[in-house]
Amino acid sequence: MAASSASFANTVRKPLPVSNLSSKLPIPSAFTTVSFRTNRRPSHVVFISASLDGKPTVLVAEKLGEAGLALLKEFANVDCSYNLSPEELNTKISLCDALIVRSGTKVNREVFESSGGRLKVVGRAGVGIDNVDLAAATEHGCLVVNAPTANTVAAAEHGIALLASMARNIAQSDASVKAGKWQRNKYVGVSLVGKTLAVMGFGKVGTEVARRAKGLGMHVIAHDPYAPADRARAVGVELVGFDEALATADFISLHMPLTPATSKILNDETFAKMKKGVRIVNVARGGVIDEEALVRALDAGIVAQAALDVFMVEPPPQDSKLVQHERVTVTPHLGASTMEAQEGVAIEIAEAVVGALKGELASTAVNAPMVPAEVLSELKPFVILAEKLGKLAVQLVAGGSGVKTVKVTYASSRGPDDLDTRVLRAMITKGLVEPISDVFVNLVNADFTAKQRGLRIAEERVILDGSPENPLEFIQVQIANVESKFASAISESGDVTVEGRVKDGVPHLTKVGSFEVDVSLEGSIILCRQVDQPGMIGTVGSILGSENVNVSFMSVGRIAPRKHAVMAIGVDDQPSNATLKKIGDVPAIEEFVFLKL
Ligand SMILES: NC(=O)C1=CN([C@@H]2O[C@H](COP(=O)(O)OP(=O)(O)OC[C@H]3O[C@@H](n4cnc5c(N)ncnc54)[C@H](O)[C@@H]3O)[C@@H](O)[C@H]2O)C=CC1
Ligand SMILES: O=C(O)C(=O)COP(=O)(O)O
Repeated sequence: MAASSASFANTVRKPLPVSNLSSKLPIPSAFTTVSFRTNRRPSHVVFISASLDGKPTVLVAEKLGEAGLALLKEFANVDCSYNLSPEELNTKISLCDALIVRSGTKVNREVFESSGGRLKVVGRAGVGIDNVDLAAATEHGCLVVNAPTANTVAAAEHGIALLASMARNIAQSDASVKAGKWQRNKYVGVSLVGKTLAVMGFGKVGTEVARRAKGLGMHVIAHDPYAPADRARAVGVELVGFDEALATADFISLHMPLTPATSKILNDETFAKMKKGVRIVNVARGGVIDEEALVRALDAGIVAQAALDVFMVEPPPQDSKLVQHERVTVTPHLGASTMEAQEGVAIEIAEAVVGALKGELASTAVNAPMVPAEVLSELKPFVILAEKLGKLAVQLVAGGSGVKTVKVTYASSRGPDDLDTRVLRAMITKGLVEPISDVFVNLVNADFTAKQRGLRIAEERVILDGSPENPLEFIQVQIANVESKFASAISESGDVTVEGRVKDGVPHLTKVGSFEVDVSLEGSIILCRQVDQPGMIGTVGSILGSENVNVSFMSVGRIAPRKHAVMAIGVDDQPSNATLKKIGDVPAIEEFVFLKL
């Protein structure tokens, strides 16, 4: 990434009266800050821009509960277009800021490419996100959010319903009676009590299935390499290895997501490890079972019965041997389909999508750091600070080897585990990259973008004594191996350095190079290095005043009385080049730079 100086041309540089000014400026041993401030708070970071009437457009591509639609309509133009063909979706998507789907819509790379950069949020009204190309979403800076909790119980209840109806041949005997038959001997079932159920995937749904199965008197074991043992213990479930689960289970219920690792996890080889006569329930995803292998296992008598809500291809072909199999019970992906779950999912996804459109950081993000809502709210002013420090630092770069190596220091009295810096790093990347490129950076694609551009961000934590109430004392951003258009921004380490703090909820710039300043990060900033002498604030203030440029904040940090000082001036409006020239012409001013925030 080559640093561009062209976009920030309003710079005057006069020689410093010391040699090697970029690295030899002493750290101010004594400094004074003089500051005037207004009470304006920084404006909120808005994630999305909207369409002509000022409202964003949300395309709802699959049926969504009324309560969710009502929430969406309060904030956005809502286009409910169900059953779109892939071509129709690709055409429509360029006019949409957000897309809401369930499991029936493939949100593939083409959708993101067709959106022309406008699509910023995909909301999956449910849990499984295997129908969304997350890599493509991330590369396009599109946030993917899901509704991870509202259908948990519905899916678990459907699993239990399938388990019981399979064991007692409910679907088959129902069809038989309706066909005029009365086959009491044919449909003798098996009991659940005392049987071993292996729950494969002990997450939200798996846990609820386990609880209910225990209530039915089953012995429940679970396999999940990532599940905490104490959660299993709390439910009274033993966590076992994959092979042990297969070998000991009378019933197997699948509750893991479809991922490359779980794809066709039940196959010829793994069916061969199962107890003869095992019964299988799948309310997870069709792709976790090799369907042809399941037909073979059914025919070979390894699998006595299967009950399936999900299929590799949905809907499955009508002549599917699996669907038509006498010992297989099927439902058309109904796990989440209860009135209660659909209402809950609709509200959960509408809130997540509206929040994301408003620029709030999402706590149900799937392809961005998932940070709990309370942590996000606490970090909010630091998120703004982080972006602005990145923006300031990159604007101070004049050349050198380009912005490649950035060091970020977080000073906090909290322990390393108590401070999640992923959001801050993402926003610093946004601040660094956006002013010098046409890339839109957000929490979603920040790390991807940094990597693509060869930008290495090293993070360091400084643990301070003191109260951990405040998440952070300061954030420092340093860019290595570059020259600066404002020589005083180069600190002792030889890096362009800016540092900031949050004061009363407002982000402030508190250090430039080795000079301590104090200016709230709003509007724009003029930094001047000057010979410290009386009247400088007045001189510059009156130049700006005579040009009707409103000053919001001024502060002076100096090395020692009557030596060099750096004056930071917050301005509401961008001064004209002529005004900036007048400032540069003040004899005591040695260099200055105008920085946009
Ligand atoms: N049929 C339907 O309508 C519904 C289906 N689902 C499906 O159920 C799945 C589970 O949903 P939740 O429980 O809410 O998700 P979850 O994320 O809470 O649980 C998934 C669990 O699977 C585990 N897991 C991952 N890889 C595994 C592996 N190789 N072996 C064993 N366990 C593994 C994870 O550690 C996690 O604990 C979803 O991914 C979705 O595909 C969910 C809701 C409704
Ligand atoms: O939430 C899930 O993962 C589901 O499978 C539910 O899918 P649906 O929203 O009913 O198409």
